[in-house]
Amino acid sequence: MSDFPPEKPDHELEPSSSRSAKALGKAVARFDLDGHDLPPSPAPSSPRNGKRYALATELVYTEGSDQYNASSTPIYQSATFKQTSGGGGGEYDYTRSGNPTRTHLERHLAKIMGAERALVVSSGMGALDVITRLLRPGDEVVTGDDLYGGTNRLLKYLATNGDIIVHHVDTTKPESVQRVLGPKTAMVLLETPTNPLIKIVDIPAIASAAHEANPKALVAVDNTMLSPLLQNPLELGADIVYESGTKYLSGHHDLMAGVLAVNDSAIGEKLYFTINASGCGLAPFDSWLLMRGIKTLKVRMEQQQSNAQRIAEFLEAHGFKVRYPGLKSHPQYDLHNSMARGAGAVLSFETGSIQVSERIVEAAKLWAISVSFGCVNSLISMPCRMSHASIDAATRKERALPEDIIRLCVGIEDVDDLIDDLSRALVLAGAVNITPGGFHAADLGTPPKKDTLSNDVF
Ligand SMILES: N[C@@H](CCSC[C@H](N)C(=O)O)C(=O)O
Repeated sequence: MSDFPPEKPDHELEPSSSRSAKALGKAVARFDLDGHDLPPSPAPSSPRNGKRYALATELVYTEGSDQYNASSTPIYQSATFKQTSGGGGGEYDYTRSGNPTRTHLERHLAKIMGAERALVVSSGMGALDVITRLLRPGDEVVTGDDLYGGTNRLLKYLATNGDIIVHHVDTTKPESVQRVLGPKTAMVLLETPTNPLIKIVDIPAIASAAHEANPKALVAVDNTMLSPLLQNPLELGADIVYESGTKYLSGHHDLMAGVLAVNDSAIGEKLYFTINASGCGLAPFDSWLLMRGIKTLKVRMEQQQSNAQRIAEFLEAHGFKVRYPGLKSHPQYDLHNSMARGAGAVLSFETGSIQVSERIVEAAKLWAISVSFGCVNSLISMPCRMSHASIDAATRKERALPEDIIRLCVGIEDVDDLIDDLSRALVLAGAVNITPGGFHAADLGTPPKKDTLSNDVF
């Protein structure tokens, strides 16, 4: 994995806001236990001397801490910060506006995302909400016909209540996107891979078409499925990248968080304005937890990805229709690899029967029936019943979202245990025919028909 964002001097990674990280990593006033002044501690000198390390190193390497040089930047669990003058003006005044633990996390994220500025909020949907507040009545948004249910729900709300025109098109086809782009296009919202059909979207092609149609259009990419370890949408032409920090970045399903990153400081200021004005900035404890999770992103993701590859190959070898960009049979394998450094650990497959899919999900033991992904433990779900249930049945049908689709979010367990458990569930559910040589996906009488496929990509 080569792959780190282009080199940037440290000072360029610093957030541009006045609520920036200046308080961290610079000389800090100190007091002894009786409150007497001590000489200020020196600013930690940077041992990197302009060197950019590999991402595995940058994930764990941090500069700038508190006055004690704590290895883990502390949780500043304080709502307010005392000021030294009646006029205020201190680096921090109120945690809604800024908090040192949050700033430390944001600087770290900006560094690993190759962004000028990163911001953190209370959930992935909170991040998308902040982005969509850049829209004005009458603006047009272009997005996919396969996308996370929560994203669809927020866009539907804005279309119904905010006078925003939303075009859902097949974003795997740049020509379909091209047809709806125009001078009123204010935003293009993309997922790649899409959730849950794992279709790949050509970020550079769509970003350049969007910017050509309207140079002010903003291209925002949800990078949750791959994380900065595997894909950098800002390098591929996106203006904004957002992620659910609840997933791979944190990795343990013990917090909710949303991350935004940009290279244009004016956009960063607008996003920060909304975060401060609406009060959705990430709390200090959650900022600390997310920071801790990020340090193990590479080891977790690599194990999850290699397990996912084995499981995808296992299912495909037994006759299931598997959607995973690590499989050569994925029709957009090359496109995916032109943008990403790995296939991630989310895959989906179909059985041909809703009832059989339900039985598989319920028979699995190691695989928890749960929404979300990116956690160290493996999850199984039927998106139409869970993560995408907020998309009404008629719309799901119109968009050819197979009701029997099962989504697997692969964890770090022993892969043979995961395969054994899945095999047992497939057999118990009657999803396979047992033969002397093993088993093969049963013909359940409803093979995917051409007109029920999401598009001709699959
Ligand atoms: N009840 C929730 C479901 C959240 S799904 C979380 C996620 N991003 C995923 O794809 O699993 C809701 O309706 O929002």
